[in-house]
Amino acid sequence: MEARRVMSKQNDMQNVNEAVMRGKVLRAFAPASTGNVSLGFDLLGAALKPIDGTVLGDEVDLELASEFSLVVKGAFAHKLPADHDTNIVTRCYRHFIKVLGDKGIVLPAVKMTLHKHLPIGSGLGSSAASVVAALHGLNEFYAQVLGEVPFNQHQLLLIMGELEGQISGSVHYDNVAPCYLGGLTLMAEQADTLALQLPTFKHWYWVACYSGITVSTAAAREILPKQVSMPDTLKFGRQLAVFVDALYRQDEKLAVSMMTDVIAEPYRKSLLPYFDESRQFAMQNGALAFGISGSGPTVFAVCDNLEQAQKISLWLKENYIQNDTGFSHVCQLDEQGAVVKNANA
Ligand SMILES: Nc1ncnc2c1ncn2[C@@H]1O[C@H](COP(=O)(O)OP(=O)(O)O)[C@@H](O)[C@H]1O
Ligand SMILES: N[C@@H](CCOP(=O)(O)O)C(=O)O
Repeated sequence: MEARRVMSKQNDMQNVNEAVMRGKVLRAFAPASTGNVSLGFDLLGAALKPIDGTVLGDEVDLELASEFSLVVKGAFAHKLPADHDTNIVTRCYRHFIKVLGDKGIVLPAVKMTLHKHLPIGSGLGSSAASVVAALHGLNEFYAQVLGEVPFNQHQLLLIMGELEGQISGSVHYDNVAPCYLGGLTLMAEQADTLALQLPTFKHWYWVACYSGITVSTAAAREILPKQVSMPDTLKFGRQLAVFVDALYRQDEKLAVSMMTDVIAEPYRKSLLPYFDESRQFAMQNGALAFGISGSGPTVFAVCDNLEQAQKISLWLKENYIQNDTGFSHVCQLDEQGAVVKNANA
């Protein structure tokens, strides 16, 4: 009897909040991210933000509706399957509602609008950005209906990894974690700690150039050997450990000397026309490091000088880009990660 009274009080509260929420549109933004950062395959990732203010990430709008629907807009909307049931945003919604439904929490439906700004299969964490924007948006939207967030940060990140894994072929957090939390993140993958935020070099510029071709993450994972040699294993472990130590001590020279890829780049670079020439130009023109962003085709160059970063970005625009969907941006790390705002304002 008492429990029923509490439940009905909750329902009354939910009805009041739903009424308040009607007509309100919440917009969630999730930034582009670069996975691996050369030396941390599947374990290290960073969120990126162009310094010129270009929106490099996906946005999801949410508003109350009588039934669920998804609208897809934006520069890369036409590259996604026409059937919205297969869109990862729909899968996020259904999963989110089901987990809460299993706990007896029944929520009103939403209309979601995905603004697909990130190219698919680009190495910029495109599916991760949709997953993070959708799930962070749902969590914050329903917080306004329920009076508290349905999932805490750790629980939500677990769900994000699971959903991203459905698309890329295996669960890896190096896109969803930085995209959600911001900055440079290292995966711990422990029951109570999934990801750790690392110190960074604030004066670094990250040039990110997308060539315009598509590389499927699942396919780029398939071509990797299933075994790693003992020397490469030792080098991988040494590089990652020393890099993290160098970040904490702000030893830039040592950190940079660890930024090479023994796991993926030797195999994946064959998928990327003009990769070697691009690396050569970048390194001869002041880049501290150069590598494949995620599974490619985007490449990144790290510079400690804006002029050099701009020069490398321009050269990549003219020489690495293959078609008119390509782009190149000088970025810094996006320290904020996913954010929501009132889209009515
Ligand atoms: N909202 C979405 N954003 C990106 N990809 C999506 C989305 N919904 C479904 N997909 C599908 O997921 C796959 C993403 O491919 P993947 O190579 O993992 O891209 P990325 O590395 O850019 O995340 C594609 O087959 C794409 O059609
Ligand atoms: N660690 C993953 C990262 C994939 O990133 P994406 O942006 O290409 O999806 C990998 O290297 O496979």
